[in-house]
Amino acid sequence: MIQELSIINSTPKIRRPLKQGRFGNPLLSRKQVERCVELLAESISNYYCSMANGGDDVVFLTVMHGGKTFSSDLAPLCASQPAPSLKDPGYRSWYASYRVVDRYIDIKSYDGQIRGEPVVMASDLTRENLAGKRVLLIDDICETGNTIVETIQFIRKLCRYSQQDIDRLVRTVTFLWKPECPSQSLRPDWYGYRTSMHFLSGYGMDSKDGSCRQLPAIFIDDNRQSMVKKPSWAFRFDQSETGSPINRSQKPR
Ligand SMILES: O=P(O)(O)OC[C@H]1O[C@H](OP(=O)(O)OP(=O)(O)O)[C@H](O)[C@@H]1O
Ligand code: HPA
Repeated sequence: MIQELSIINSTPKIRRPLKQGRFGNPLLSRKQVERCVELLAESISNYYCSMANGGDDVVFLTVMHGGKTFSSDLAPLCASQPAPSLKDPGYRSWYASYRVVDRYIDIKSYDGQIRGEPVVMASDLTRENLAGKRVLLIDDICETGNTIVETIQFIRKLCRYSQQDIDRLVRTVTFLWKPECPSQSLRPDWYGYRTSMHFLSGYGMDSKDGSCRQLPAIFIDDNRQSMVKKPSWAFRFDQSETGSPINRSQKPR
């Protein structure tokens, strides 16, 4: 206890500002990231609260290592979301009407900026802990979508799911989405921001030299001017529960 206090007291108060150029140009501040995660959490929670079997577990499946930072911000907010509206007389039954269960899958698709085939390195998923449960796949960024598609394939094989099972049970959220990627195979159900085709780092995303993953904000790694398109916070493409949630084969508009 005393030791803890002494650690707190000795924490230096000086905060060095992030210098432009050192990590690339700043793209999204910590404040923007935090606000966006809050909005995503609200939308995701509303969605799972509105499910007919709202009391079920929802497996928050983090795609490691990139998705770790976003997931650890998102999951506690989702688990503690209040009702969609506190004026709603039924809000007590909506509150925490689903339970978040943490699982992970470690998939590697990139070596620095060189794109390769996604390979599953490790996972704590088993048929027993996954079959029949709703799954929210969480990752930092969707570029080609191959990582997410590979994860979905992994789930499909493990649980012997049909496409209808996948459509019913699996949803995806990435903090960033690059809709302009020419070889894109998927768009996430939810995303925080759309970005253009620049290599980004920070907030879980690895940089060329592997030094920026832990940064709390997002940077452009290639030092060129980039743009963040008008934010589409907490956007879902299709709210229907039974219909196909994602048009996985089509390129986004
Ligand atoms: O949509 P895609 O084109 O598949 O790209 C997105 C994936 O690429 C990165 O992972 P990476 O393979 O670099 O591994 P990491 O998560 O360990 O950084 C990122 O974290 C996503 O998982
Ligand atoms: O822009 C990116 N940055 C880091 N990792 C990535 N994986 C796909 N795109 C990116």
